[in-house]
Amino acid sequence: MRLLVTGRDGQVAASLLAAGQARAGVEVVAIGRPELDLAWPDTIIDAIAGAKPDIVVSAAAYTAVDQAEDEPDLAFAVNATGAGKVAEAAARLGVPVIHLSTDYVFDGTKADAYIETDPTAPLGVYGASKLAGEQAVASANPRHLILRTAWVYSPFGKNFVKTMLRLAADRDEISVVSDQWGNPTSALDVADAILHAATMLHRNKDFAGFGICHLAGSGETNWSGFAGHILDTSLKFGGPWARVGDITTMDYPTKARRPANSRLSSAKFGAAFGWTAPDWQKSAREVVHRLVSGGSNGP
Ligand SMILES: NC(=O)C1=CN([C@@H]2O[C@H](COP(=O)(O)OP(=O)(O)OC[C@H]3O[C@@H](n4cnc5c(N)ncnc54)[C@H](O)[C@@H]3O)[C@@H](O)[C@H]2O)C=CC1
Repeated sequence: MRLLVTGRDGQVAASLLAAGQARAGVEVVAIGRPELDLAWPDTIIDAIAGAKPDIVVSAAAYTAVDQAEDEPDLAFAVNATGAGKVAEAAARLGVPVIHLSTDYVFDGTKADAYIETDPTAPLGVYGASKLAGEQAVASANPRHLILRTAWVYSPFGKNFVKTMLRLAADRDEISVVSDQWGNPTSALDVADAILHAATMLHRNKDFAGFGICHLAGSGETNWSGFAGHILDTSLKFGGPWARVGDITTMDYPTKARRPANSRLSSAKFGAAFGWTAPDWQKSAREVVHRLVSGGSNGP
């Protein structure tokens, strides 16, 4: 099975490239800018056709949540029009597309974890552009699996785990918001789940479960709880540690509003594919260990 992922150095793409190397019968190839630029739709069809994939994973995106408020045209060009073109390229080759989307399609006002049929109501440009992307992907390729994930971290790229470890190296105390709840999700687990689902889609050409699925780490916490776990784990492995102080969203204003509740129920994915993410603490321990013990820091 030849799987093509968009974006080379993104967290999910880098995790898929690493996972593919360890799995027999799976070849993962990545394409990114300049050959494939989601802001330039003309580059997309040929770049994907040239790679001759069995499955396309659409992981590249405009992910700068605050900057998107100032660059709505670019965010929509990449996350909506570009994502739709990627799905169209897969459709032209007669292959499925697995597209990554986000918890930010919701406004966070629900009391429980979000399920796939809950009404969407993005709070900002990034979430709105990703929602438009879901719609573009669905209409361009009927064989689409849209995976909404959240709070992604990994040994690669930029993420919250790396930020906490960097800050702890210089400070005694770090203030972190404690009133936004979600499921920390390791991109290594997302890659494993994608390879698992892709294998099923590839083997079963009549697969009937296309559509939207939520895919996030098991268990929940808030950003402060996540930070505390990262730093306590770091200390255990000889890395930096700092005290974590709780603050509220009001104390830490950002350009784009964030949902207070980002929790996603991944039950549908579990039932469809027989795959459940490990407990978030376990997955975070593995990534923190890799980072503080000088393992792959990625690009
Ligand atoms: N990081 C997170 O916490 C979350 C991410 N997601 C979604 O998951 C997917 C993967 O996220 P990450 O791997 O964390 O993203 P990332 O920010 O680590 O990587 C994004 C990749 O997209 C590429 N890219 C940006 N603009 C591009 C363009 N015009 N043309 C081609 N490539 C372009 C970048 O070069 C980078 O390789 C994205 O679709 C994102 O929206 C969803 C929820 C949470």
